Parts: sequence; C-alpha cells; structure tokens
Amino acid sequence: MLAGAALAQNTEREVRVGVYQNEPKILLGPNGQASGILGDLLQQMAIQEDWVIKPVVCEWQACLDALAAGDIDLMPDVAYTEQRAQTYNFHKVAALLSWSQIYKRSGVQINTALDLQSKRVAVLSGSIQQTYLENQFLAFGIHGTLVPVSNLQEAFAQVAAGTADAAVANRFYGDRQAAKYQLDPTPILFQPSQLFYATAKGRNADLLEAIDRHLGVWQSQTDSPYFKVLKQWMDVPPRFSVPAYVWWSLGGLGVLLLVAVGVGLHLRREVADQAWHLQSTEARLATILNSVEAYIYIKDTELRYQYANRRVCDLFGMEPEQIVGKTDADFFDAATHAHLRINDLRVIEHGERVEEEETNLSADGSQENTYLSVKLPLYDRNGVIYALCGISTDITKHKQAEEAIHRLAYYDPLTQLPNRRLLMERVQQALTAQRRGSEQGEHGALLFIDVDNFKDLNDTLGHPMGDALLRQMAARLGACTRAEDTLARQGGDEFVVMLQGLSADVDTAAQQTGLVAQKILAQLGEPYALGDHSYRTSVSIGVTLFSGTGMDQDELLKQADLAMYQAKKDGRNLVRFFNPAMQAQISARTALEADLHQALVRNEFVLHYQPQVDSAGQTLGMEALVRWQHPLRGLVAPMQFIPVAETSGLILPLGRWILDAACRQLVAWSQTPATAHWHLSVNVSARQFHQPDFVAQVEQALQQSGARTGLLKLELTESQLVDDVENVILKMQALKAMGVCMSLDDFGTGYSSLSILKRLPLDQLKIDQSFVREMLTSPKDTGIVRAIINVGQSVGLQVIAEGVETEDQRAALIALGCTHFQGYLFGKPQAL
Ligand SMILES: Nc1nc2c(ncn2[C@@H]2O[C@H](COP(=O)(O)O[C@H]3[C@@H](O)[C@H](n4cnc5c(=O)[nH]c(N)nc54)O[C@@H]3COP(=O)(O)O)[C@@H](O)[C@H]2O)c(=O)[nH]1
Repeated sequence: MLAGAALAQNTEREVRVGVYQNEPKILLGPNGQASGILGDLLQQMAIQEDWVIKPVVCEWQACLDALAAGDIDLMPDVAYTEQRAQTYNFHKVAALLSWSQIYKRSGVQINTALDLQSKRVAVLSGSIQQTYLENQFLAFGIHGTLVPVSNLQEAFAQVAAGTADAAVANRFYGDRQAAKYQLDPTPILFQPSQLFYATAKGRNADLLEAIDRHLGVWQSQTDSPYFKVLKQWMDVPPRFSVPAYVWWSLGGLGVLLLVAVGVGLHLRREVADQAWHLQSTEARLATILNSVEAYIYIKDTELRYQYANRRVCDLFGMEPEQIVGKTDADFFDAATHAHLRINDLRVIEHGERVEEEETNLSADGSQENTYLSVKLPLYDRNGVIYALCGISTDITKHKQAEEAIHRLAYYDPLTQLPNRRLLMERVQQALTAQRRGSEQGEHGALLFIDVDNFKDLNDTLGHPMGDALLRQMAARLGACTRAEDTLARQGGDEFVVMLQGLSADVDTAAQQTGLVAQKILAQLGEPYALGDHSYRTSVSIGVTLFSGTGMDQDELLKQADLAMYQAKKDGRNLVRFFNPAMQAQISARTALEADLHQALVRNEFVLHYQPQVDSAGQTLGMEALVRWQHPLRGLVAPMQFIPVAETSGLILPLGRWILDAACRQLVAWSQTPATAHWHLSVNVSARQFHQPDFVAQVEQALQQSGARTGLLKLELTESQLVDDVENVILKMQALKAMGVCMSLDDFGTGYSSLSILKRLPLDQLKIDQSFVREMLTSPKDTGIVRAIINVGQSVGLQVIAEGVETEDQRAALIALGCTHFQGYLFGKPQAL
C-alpha cells in the first residue's frame, strides 16, 4: 500500500503556472488554485495527465519574464505573435479566440468607426490596440483623441467619469466589466487574436503536446470539459475558425447580448468583483506572509492552529491543511507545550500582548530553537477575542553567537571553567549577598590552589602534557565540589574554588572548608595518565574565610594567595589557612615596596664589602653586598628588600646602580698598590641578567668608570641559567670576550647540570654556605663539598667556599682541595 502510494507520487508532474488577474480568462481561485477559463481547462487536463498545478501569482509582464527565465513552466492567455515566437513555444490548437472592442458611456453615439470623430478614446498605453487605432484614424481621416491609460480599469473609469468618451478592451474583460462602469459595448470590434498556453523556448514540449491533444478532442465534442468550462464562465461559447471579414459585423450581436444580461447580471458581477478583490488581496497577503522570514500563525480559542505560513509548514514538515486543527502538543515536547499554552491563554483569556523569548524543543527532542515571539489577540466585530496571531523570529543563531561571546569573555578555553573575571564577579555577588544579610551570617571560603612544580612538567614532558594535566585537574576539582560552588581557573597552574553556605560559626566553617581542601589535596594527588606516562603531582592550597564584613574580592584573593604561598613555604602538598600574621606580612611588604621606590631617589643604598682570600689568608678581592640605609628602619639587609625589588621590577635600576658603584670602587682601589689587583664580585639578579641590553650595561659601567675589565666578577646563580640556555651562553660569551670574570653562586643548590656547566664560560664555582656550615657534622655535606671541588678541578674552574666561619671548616676545605675562601672568619661585609 505504502509502496503503491510512493509510486503514484513519483509519476506526478509538478507544473508551475503563471497566474495573473484577467477574469474570466485566468485568475487565482478562492482555493488558491489557478481558475478562470484557461485555469479550469488546465485543471481538467491535470486530472488526466497526473499534473500537480502550482499557481505562481504574478503581474502579466513579470509572468512572461518568469516563463522565459524558467521560473514557471507554463503561461496561459498568450496571444501568438511572430516576435513572441522567438522567446516562447506555443501549442497549435488555439485555446480561446478574442478580439478588441470599443465600449462607450451611455448617451454617447458610436456605431461605426467614423463616429469616433472628435471623440476621446481611452486605450492601453503602448498596446497593439493603440497602434491599430492610430493607423485607422489616419487612414479614414478621423480626428479623434487617443487617451493613453495604464490599465483597463482606468480606461473604463475615465469613460464613466466623463474624461473619455469611449474605451478599448478585450472582449472578455469588456463583457464582464462594462456594466459595472455603466458602459455599453459598441458594434466596433477589431484585431481578432488566438490565445494559447506558452512555454519557454525549448522547454516543456510535453506540456504543449498534451494541451493540443486535449483541446483537439474537446473542441470537437459539445459535451466535453472544454464547453462545460466555457459555459460556466461565459454562458456563451466562443466561436472558432471565424473568418476575419465577419468581425466587423459582430457588433450588433454584442449589443444585444449586453442588453440581455441586464440588471441581474450587473448585480451578480458586483458580487463577483468584490469576491475577486477579496481573493486578490488574500493572494497578495499569502505571497507576503509566505515570503517573510518570520513564523506567522493563527490559533483559535482552543489553541488549535487555524493558519500557518510557509515557514511554519517547513518547520513542522507539513502542508497547511495538515497543520490546521492541530495544537502545540502535536509539535513540541510536553514542557514546551505547557509553557506555550500559558502564554497563549494570557492572550486569549486576558487580551494581553505577550512578547517573550521562547526556547522550544520539538516533540521528538531532536530540534531546539529559540524564538522572539509576539502574540496578539484578534477581535471580531463585537469586540470578542476569537483567535490569537503569533509572529516568531528565529533567534537561535543570534543566541548561539551571544553565548560564544559570553564564553570567550567569562570562561577559560582550556578547562572550560569560569575564568578570573567571572570568579571575581561571583565573589563580589557572594559578598554583597552576605552584606545584605540574605545569607544569614553564613560563611564563605576561597581556596587558592597552585600546582606544585608545574614548571618541571612543562619543561620535561612539554606544554601539551601540561595542558592535559590542567584539564584532568579541572575535572577532578569538579568532582570534589558541589554544583553551587564556583570553580575557576585563575590562570597558569592556579585554580580557585569558592564555597558558599558554610556554617555561621567560624570554627565549624573552617572545619567544613578543611574537609573540602583535604579532599582536593587527596584527589589531585592521585596519578594522572598523560600520554604513556603515569604522572604524580601535588598541589598547595591557601584558604581564607569570609562573612561579608570589610573585605573586597581582591583582598580576599590576596589572602588566599598568601596562605597558598605559606603552604609552599612549609613544604608543599599542604593546606594553609590565612591568618592575621600573614596579613601583617602583606602590609609590611606593601609598605616596604612603597619605601623602596623612594630609596633610589633619595640615594639610600650603600655597598658593603666582604673579603675573599686564598689558602694563605691573602685577600684577593671582595664581594659587594648591597644594604639599604633607611632613615627609620636603620640598615636593612638585602634578604628583606631584594625579593621585593625583584617582583616590583625595582631590581633593574638598583642593579644598575650597584654595577656603577662597584666599578667606581674598583677604580678607587686601583689608586693604591696594595689593593690595585683586587677583584670585585657583584651579584646579578636573574631579571637583571635577562635584560636584552645587560651586556651593554656592563660595558657602559666599565667604560664610564674606567675600571679594569678583568677585575670585575659577576656572580650568577644556577637557577637563572637554566631558562633559555642558548641565549644565556651567548650573553656570557659576550661578557667573557670583554674580559669580565664569572662565578657560579650557590653551586649545588639548584639543577647542577654538568652538561650545561661544561658549556658555560665560567671562571669560578662558589660552594653554597649551607654545605660548608654542615660539612663538619654531616658526611653527606662533606661529600657534596668534595664533589663540587672535584667537578671544579676537573673542568679547570677555581672553587671558592662561602660562609667559612671557623678554622676547622677552613682546614677541612683545604684538605679537600679548596683554594679560595669567604666568610666571617676572614671578615664580615662592611662599609669601607
Ligand atoms: N642582586 C643582588 N643580590 C644581593 C646583593 N647583595 C646581596 N644580595 C643577595 O642577598 C643575599 C644575602 O646577602 P647578605 O645578607 O649580604 O649575605 C651575604 C653575606 O653576608 C653572607 N655571609 C658571608 N659569609 C658568611 C658567614 O660566614 N656566615 C653567614 N651566616 N653568612 C655569611 O652570605 C651572603 C653572601 O651570599 P652570596 O651572594 O651567595 O655570596 C645574597 O645571598 C644575595 O643573594 C646585590 O648587590 N645584588
């Protein structure tokens, strides 16, 4: 059965037919189908040929253009001319015969062409009738006036209004419209023409062939569909094969016919006219409604669809007649239907105009779209609501774009977690809610989570593995927290969790937070599968509690950050709560930073010098160690301000000052023979060394001071040499080429990569004081010191031990082969 239906559908032929308004020949019927004589004939043929006639409503010239362009397949009511035959194909058996006729206002005498003398005749501008009459006027010496008009309605209206005496129209139009304008037909008939269906040249020959076949048979049988259609539309069948010479004698018959039709016909035509106007308006409206992008529909008071435009039909995959009578329950899922129903009832029951964004899910759940919908009540003439009209615009793509922009602004693309911006907004909202008292004294908590030694992973396994780790961590953090908690990626290897709704009692809140933090510590400490590797790591967590008083979101985050640093300091893989002592540290650090800015301007820095000696105790040189002579704090040690100078960037101008001051000191020593050979070691910070123009800065310091290049020794630490090794080596080689010496400070505390060491143009290794301090009591430290000395010797580097405080330490170092020494045993750092 189904297969049969499908087969039947496949044999149907869709024929797009141009329909313009020219009653009774062709028009759009009330059912939206091609109608009129030529339309109905086509419908009859369609039944027999299995055609599906699709009317395409258009104006006459537009129809012809569409036909030529292939946008429609068939055009009725086309008179054959040689010129048209170049663009179109015609069938052979004429479908209708027509002619032009002159119609006049009552009381005007026109019986022959000669009566047109001194008359004003309205005629379609540019028509063949106009050309014909002009020629006739000339030929017969008639002095009449042709009044050009743009359509036949206007022609008849001008006659009725008295601005013309007569009008020319085809007989089909004239017969139906003359009465309406109270015009009479004259006996003047001319230009008979044969009317055909036409196709574009070279196309749809089968249609023309079929039309000829049907017309040929039908026109020979008086009871055929052809004559039934004519009878229905005309009451009088047209004549065929009428010789041209009889046309002029038909006038009398026309007059008689018109008189016979009488007043009854006039009334009937009035009604028909109105119906046509309605149909025409409806057709135009349908064209507009079906062309717009919006979904337009009408539902009755039972919320059953009464009208659906083409977009709605496409959405539901049904034809209008299938949609009519159905409700939203037939098209959408239960929740969508319920929601739509509520809004529809507001319109139907309360006359509200409802404007809303709707997200509708199809009944099978396969399609979800968002619409901006406006629904209005429709009232009948008694002011009673009889339906609602809805207009919906699909804003799904717009919403998706909006969503994408929002995600970019507020979410981290790597982990899909909220980013810092969204986190800060959420913290602010939580604080505001607490201040308003809506959270009833509850506590919240911020947990600042930093991955331990994340840089090592990036350096060893590469950044893609680092990214994979962060993604897996984000997923695990999600599993450790509740949906109402905020989980964010702060940036890099830092995550932040905000807990809300904790106890109003601070101890209980701390306990609750501690449990979550420990859970996170445990979960994130489990092994990760990174490619082929099983990777283990840990995190350090800083926690701060808040209850809406005093703090803003930035301060809170700083507190959690500080507590996290404390966890790192205490050994990593730990949870630390923020406490007031940490706050004091922050304040002290902030104040110190502010003072540091002033210190350079006020020239408050000084250099102290500590001797470096050989095994005989002879001073070979000094190390310059900076101090801050603060007017209130007194002499400030470098360990207190160098780290702050590093993070604030002040180390750069400070480092430059130290270099200049050290070079000036070398020049001062050069004046005295006892000190002229002394070298001076200067500490260089990582940030300072990595400046692109660092080599130039050293060169400038030496040149400006006039110091001997070979006496300046730069102390670099291991950690500042591991990043961007190639560039470091190039820089060191440039310095070396200038004659500057280089010492590797704190050796043994960092990476101590021998392969890198081998490539660095060093002069000296400095054994860190922590090994020297313990070497007499710890065999391990002795072993390290021995190893450093051996390494130095094997690569031809001088080895200096720092932090030498006792004779025993010096003796032990000499026994191990150390040749140079620095420490309180030989002198503390002091001003000169
Ligand atoms: N970038 C720069 N950093 C500098 C500069 N000056 C110092 N620093 C950095 O500060 C660190 C600490 O310096 P300081 O407090 O001056 O301590 C030095 C010595 O006083 C100390 N030392 C020397 N001998 C002994 C000793 O026998 N016992 C003992 N307890 N301490 C001793 O060691 C520090 C020398 O360190 P080093 O640079 O490794 O030789 C300092 O480590 C620098 O990092 C500067 O101008 N610029």
